[in-house]
Amino acid sequence: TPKQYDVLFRLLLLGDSGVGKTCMLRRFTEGEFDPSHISTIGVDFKMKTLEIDGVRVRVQIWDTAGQERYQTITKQYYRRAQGIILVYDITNQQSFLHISKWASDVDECAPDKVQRMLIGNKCDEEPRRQVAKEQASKLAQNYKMDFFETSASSNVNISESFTRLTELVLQAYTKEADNLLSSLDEYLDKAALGGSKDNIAHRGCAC
Ligand SMILES: Nc1nc2c(ncn2[C@@H]2O[C@H](COP(=O)(O)OP(=O)(O)OP(=O)(O)O)[C@@H](O)[C@H]2O)c(=O)[nH]1
Repeated sequence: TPKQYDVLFRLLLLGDSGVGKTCMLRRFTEGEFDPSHISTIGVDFKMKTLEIDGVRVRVQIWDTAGQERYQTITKQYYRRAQGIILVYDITNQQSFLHISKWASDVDECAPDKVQRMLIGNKCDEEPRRQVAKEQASKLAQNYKMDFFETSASSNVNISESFTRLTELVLQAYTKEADNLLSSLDEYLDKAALGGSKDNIAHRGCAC
């Protein structure tokens, strides 16, 4: 059977326990919201195929446990990720303060070129807000990350944010492929030049 997609990327969700990572992923891949909180154990993943600029991109999205005790396991998944979403809960100041810790774990364990994004989830809970949007937006700018406020329960910006990260990963990937191709071109040009000189010398010999 022909392949149903052109390229596969791995994305990773990180953030404190209870910020809503599993709910965001379910909303995005299944279009559903289940308000119960069953803490993720270790890691879990779901898949979805998106079409971006005519490219069929299959994303494998890894949902990690926010609880401290799983971090030795979850850190093993960072280095295979092309995109990482750092999630906090807008009603929980602590989860926002911890973003710097999650970001430094990413710096330590993920590939340098990984694309990162900041998300403040539960934006439907405006009356319980503890983190100002401007404050988070500033942090995202410092980290050179895109930023969204989302709601898994009200379905706000969920598809937009996952799609945006996938676009960023695809752009980085295309740029890298272009660079590789032009290096290869350069190499082949040099080889062809060298090759033709040899040929001339060779022909000279044969005559
Ligand atoms: N109001 C509101 N509640 C949400 C939203 N997303 C998730 N929740 C609630 O937050 C709780 C935790 O959600 P989870 O998705 O299980 O959290 P998690 O980040 O995956 O947690 P761990 O697996 O422990 O790391 C659940 O009880 C959800 O009902 C949202 O957008 N709005």
